[in-house]
Amino acid sequence: MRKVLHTHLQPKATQEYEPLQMSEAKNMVLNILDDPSKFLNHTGRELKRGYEISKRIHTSQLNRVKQQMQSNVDVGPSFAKYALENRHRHDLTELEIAFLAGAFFGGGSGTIAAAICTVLMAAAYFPEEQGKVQAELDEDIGRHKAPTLADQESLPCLQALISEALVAPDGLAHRTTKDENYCIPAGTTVFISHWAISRDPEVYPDPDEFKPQRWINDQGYLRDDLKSFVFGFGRRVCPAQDVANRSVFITSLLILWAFQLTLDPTKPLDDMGFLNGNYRPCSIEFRMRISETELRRIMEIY
Ligand code: HEM
Repeated sequence: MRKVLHTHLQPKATQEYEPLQMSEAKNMVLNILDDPSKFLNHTGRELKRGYEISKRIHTSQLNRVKQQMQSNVDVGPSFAKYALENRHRHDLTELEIAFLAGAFFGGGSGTIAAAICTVLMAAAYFPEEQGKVQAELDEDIGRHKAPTLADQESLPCLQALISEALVAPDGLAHRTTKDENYCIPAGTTVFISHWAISRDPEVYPDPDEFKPQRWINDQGYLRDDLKSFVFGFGRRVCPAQDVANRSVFITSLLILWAFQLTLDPTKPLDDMGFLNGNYRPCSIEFRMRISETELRRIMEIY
């Protein structure tokens, strides 16, 4: 199998790219995060540059996997390896594989990091709501063992806090491929405003108030008639919403179980920061709810 693979691993599209050092790739990404407008502006020249940067990052990372495979290094479970091994079955070029694998990073790193930070910012900004989550944690889990994803159903307050905290700006633009509902002709670019939907007072009363309780019914369970649109909807809904939800939940869960979060009042707060491309919108102090020795002991056997 590997021998056959080696003959496939001579792509024209990727030969020109040496594996990027991690530090170099990291600097490129940090550079974009520091000033997202560099990446987001829409002139053809800038888009081309953005494409070239992405191509270089993704292709060099794919080349790293290829080199490891060629040297018989065990790369472990790897989407890139799977895609390389099965590229003919799926009719994929190497460049397509590079961008597909890169989409996991592009789609998954910034979004999930921003979502987690937003939840933590909301918990710090609304100490009463943070207190409800921690009271629920103390009652259901206690402080002598760490919670896991299996506890998700018994922790509606945290899920409610997350659903209330996560808001999306406008979704991605879509284009109709055929006439829709007799009034939207094929080829129309349609913008659906997640923001406007999440501000509909008939569905979300007092939409500008932070009210996690709106997601919980009278019996104390999460409502199943109220939906969040943060992942979009329809055919192009975020394909990773389950993994993203779990990542945000488990990370917020462990942090709020172990730490008391407070906003540093000496630092500026920009609560719309993530929507405006400010990736450092506030500064949070973490105080331990459990002694460090106990926390280390618990996490060692987690
Ligand atoms: C909290 C985290 C995330 C949020 C809020 C989020 C949100 C979204 C939204 C709003 C869309 C556009 C849906 C539409 O067009 O209507 C989308 C699409 C997409 N997301 Fe996510 N996402 C998250 C995490 C991820 C992760 C972890 C991955 C990959 C590992 C990912 C991969 C994608 C991809 C590939 C698409 C394009 C789907 C398509 O066009 O068919 N996302 N996401």
